[in-house]
Amino acid sequence: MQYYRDLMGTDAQHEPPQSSSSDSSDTGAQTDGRMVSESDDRSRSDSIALESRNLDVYYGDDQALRSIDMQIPEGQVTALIGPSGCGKSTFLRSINRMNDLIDVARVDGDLYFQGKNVYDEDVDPVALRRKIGMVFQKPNPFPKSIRDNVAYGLRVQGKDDGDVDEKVRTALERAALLEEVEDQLDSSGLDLSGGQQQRLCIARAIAPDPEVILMDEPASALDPVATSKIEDLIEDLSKEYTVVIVTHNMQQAARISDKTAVFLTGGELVEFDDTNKIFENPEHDRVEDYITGKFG
Ligand SMILES: Nc1ncnc2c1ncn2[C@@H]1O[C@H](COP(=O)(O)OP(=O)(O)OP(=O)(O)O)[C@@H](O)[C@H]1O
Repeated sequence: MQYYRDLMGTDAQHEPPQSSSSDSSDTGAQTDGRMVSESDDRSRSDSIALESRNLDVYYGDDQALRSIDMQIPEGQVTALIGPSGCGKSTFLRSINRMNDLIDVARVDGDLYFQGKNVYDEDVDPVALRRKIGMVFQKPNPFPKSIRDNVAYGLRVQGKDDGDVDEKVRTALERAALLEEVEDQLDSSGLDLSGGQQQRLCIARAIAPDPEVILMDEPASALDPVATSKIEDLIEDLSKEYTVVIVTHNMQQAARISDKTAVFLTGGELVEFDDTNKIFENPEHDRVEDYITGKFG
């Protein structure tokens, strides 16, 4: 328990994460627009959003991930932690096939989203990324107005029919930004602070209403106040979306996630469990050494 208290810090504004429920009925998770057909005999529990099986990723001859088996629950926050170069971002990118965009990357094994292997030949990666959105480390708004930044997310996903303005406002509200920018929707997104820019990017990612949001160190470029807002937002978003977040910040993982996956050097997933179990009483000595700062 001591690691957990240490990690939460004395200024923590968040309650410790609770153990996850296996009942999806109280997660608020979305179940419409599933990629899996009724007849798919691989259909599995509604409470699992994503599942990797025996997933290996290579860059050329170098293996970055080794036989990763993980079940990511729906409507919760799952944190991926581990030392630099252990494969966290590679795993995140393999979920929505962003690794397809890297010439030397090769993926073996299976990754199921709602029971369908996203690496099957009949899966369209662009359609997949409509359902599994992504937010990057560095806020990357376009040099466009705040309104157009969010509307772009709709347009690119073919969801700019109907009331775009209403959808833009809803996305900004969900991203906890509307109040701060509602009088300046036509100003450039680049004029916002770093933290606001990141929330704008989150609004852009959620505007098309994905089911999963992947976040690659979304707060690492932000100051503590902006970080705290993003952390609060992630907790809110998990009421509607499945969130998978890479973070170097173990306090952050302890504060905001329900589940934590610990990757260690060599691209191995060493432990995956409820966050409080990982930080209070990990099964593996190597995980304990890592989270207590003995290495990494
Ligand atoms: N585009 C790429 N081309 C070649 N090798 C890559 C590429 N991206 C990552 N790698 C290699 O794959 C391994 C895992 O990298 P990855 O970025 O997934 O780790 P990480 O745990 O996210 O690291 P960090 O915490 O430093 O961001 C590293 O050895 C890295 O050098």
